Amino acid sequence: MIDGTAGVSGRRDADEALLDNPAALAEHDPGDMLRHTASAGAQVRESAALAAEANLAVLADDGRPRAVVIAGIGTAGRTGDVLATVAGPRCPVPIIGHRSAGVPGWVGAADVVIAVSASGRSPEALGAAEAAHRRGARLVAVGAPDSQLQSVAERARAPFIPVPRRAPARASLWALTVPVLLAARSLGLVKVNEADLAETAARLDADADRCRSAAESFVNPAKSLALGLAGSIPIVWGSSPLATVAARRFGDTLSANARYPVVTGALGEAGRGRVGLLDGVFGGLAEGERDIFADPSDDDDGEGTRLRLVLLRDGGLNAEDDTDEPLAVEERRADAVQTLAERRGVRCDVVTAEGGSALERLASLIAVPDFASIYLALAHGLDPMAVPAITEMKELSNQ
Ligand SMILES: O=P(O)(O)OC[C@H]1O[C@@H](O)[C@@H](O)[C@@H](O)[C@@H]1O
Repeated sequence: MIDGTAGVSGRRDADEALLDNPAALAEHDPGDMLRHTASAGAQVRESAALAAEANLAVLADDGRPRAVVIAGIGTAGRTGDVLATVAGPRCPVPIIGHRSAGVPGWVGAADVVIAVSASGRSPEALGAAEAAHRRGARLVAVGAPDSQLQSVAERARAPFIPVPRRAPARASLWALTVPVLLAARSLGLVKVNEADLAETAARLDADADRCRSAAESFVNPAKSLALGLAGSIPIVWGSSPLATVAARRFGDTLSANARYPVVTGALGEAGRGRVGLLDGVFGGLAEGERDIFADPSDDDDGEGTRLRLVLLRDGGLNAEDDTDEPLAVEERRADAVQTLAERRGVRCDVVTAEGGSALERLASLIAVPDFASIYLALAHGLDPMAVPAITEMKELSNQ
């Protein structure tokens, strides 16, 4: 173990054996991130029940809004991306994520603002809720009970969904997402039904079981994904808009939990630009020099750093109409990038979506990578929960 300059302990080389030692895993995970992550299915059920108690029906009183703004930062902000992809390209109303304090200048009485904050105190969500109230926009707030956000919502007489706090916010993605979806359902913008929620929760439970710490690497998809990524620069591309939301989420968790630099995005866009990374110094050029018989652990000077591609494939449900790219195009592109990686010797992991609804498919692309980011942190001896750099950044910038 070595100490970084800020006193953070860890090891540069991943300790593979540690992943198959449940006692050591628990010891390196004092905040219980594995358990929080395994609660994803329970979060869906709990948040659905809490949202049912809030009076979301009032949102529909003034009819369909002109636009919906999802205001929040970090994981809270990601809920807006989830809503946009679940609503799909035929959603009649624009869904806009807003990640800085306040609301866009055009927001007014015709619009709905959903302010989201796990702690209920991010300046971004609070600023947005206050601005929405001032401008007469309909407001919904989602966040910790008895928080500043709840006070703002009460002052505005706006529905508030109290989501119990699980530190850190990134372990609450599902708890925060479900109320956002149900608020949008009250507005007639998404068709998420009770069966979709139940099946999504069941899928998250089943994936948590496959990824549990007692399941060894060779049968545990999250541990094997983590070990494949160890020591690499991950590139995570999504084959469809839905898969791209999952790719960006993996970027969040790989950075925050495992402290890995990561490139994420949509394969469609990457194919016109970033796919060139596969030819570069960390891609084909590094692989060309690789001695296939060498022990990978000899690479301790960082010179052998290589890309590792993670392809999240949707295989989709999209209706064949002019609002969506045809599924066949997405599939051909995903096959093509796998061939490209293979030709250059760049290793590639593929996670394929499963499930009948958009929400369940998204869950199936998020669950295993969420666990993988934690196992990767643990293999490096890093506490996946505590991120001193985020705290230090907040202190230095006085936020
Ligand atoms: O959801 P809230 O509490 O507003 O936090 C929003 C974001 O704040 C940042 O400082 C980090 O902690 C993120 O992990 C978090 O998602």
